[in-house]
Amino acid sequence: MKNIGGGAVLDLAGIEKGFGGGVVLDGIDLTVPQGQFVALVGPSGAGKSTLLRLVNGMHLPDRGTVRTLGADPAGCSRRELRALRARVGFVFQQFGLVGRLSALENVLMGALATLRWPRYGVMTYPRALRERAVEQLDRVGLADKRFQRCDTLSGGQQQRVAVARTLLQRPELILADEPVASLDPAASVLVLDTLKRISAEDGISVVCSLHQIDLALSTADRVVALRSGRIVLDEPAATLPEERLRAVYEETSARHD
Ligand SMILES: Nc1ncnc2c1ncn2[C@@H]1O[C@H](COP(=O)(O)OP(=O)(O)OP(=O)(O)O)[C@@H](O)[C@H]1O
Repeated sequence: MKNIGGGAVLDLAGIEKGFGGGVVLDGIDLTVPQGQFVALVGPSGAGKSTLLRLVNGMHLPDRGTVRTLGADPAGCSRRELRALRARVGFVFQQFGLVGRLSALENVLMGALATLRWPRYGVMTYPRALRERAVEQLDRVGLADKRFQRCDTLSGGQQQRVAVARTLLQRPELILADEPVASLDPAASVLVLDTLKRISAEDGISVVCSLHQIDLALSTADRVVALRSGRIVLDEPAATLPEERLRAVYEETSARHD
């Protein structure tokens, strides 16, 4: 599968999605070019996670089309969908690591889909892969922690291990669903700075849902705000006044008062 999107890694057009009669996404048009870091913001329930899940085919739209790296998840066979997902990294709020395994082994698990049989223990992985896994840990600043069990690492370190695991996949697009929601401010900045640096170095687009307005403005190239399933703001972060972004949240809470 080649990227036939002409520079756009992601193209959503006229997307509508609901669950059990309730509308969650209501006419989403969004194009993301290669290498762009997009912060997806908006109040709880606005549809951010649903949008991210549509991108890699975890959900399918009721109406409209999704093109992810040139492929339409709705038209993919199971094999094609697996191949597409291998090109799209996903970073979750809860890290998704195996706590009793080392950082290195968790990173290596990012390559399991490409191996013919399951592996148990770092030394059962091919040497070249092990070296590449250490390189990814180095990129997130954790090479010295590679033999440490993940459940003994801090939350921020665990999330950076999860980023390294995603990088082992050599993703062309990274989706991050509230990756810093459970981290303290300093760890949040470090995780987002790491993602931003890697996005810039490798030309990987990142779409990252966030609740922290300051972090969205300081990290992203572009901020897209959702409210009630619609895009209500889509602007370069560099020129977006903080009050305009804050208003997206305030208008929602005012409507609920
Ligand atoms: N699988 C599902 N089945 C039914 N309803 C769902 C499902 N997934 C999401 N929803 C509903 O869709 C709406 C939007 O949820 P979503 O998780 O996309 O919002 P969000 O903007 O990511 O919120 P948050 O910031 O709290 O994570 C919510 O009302 C949620 O209950």
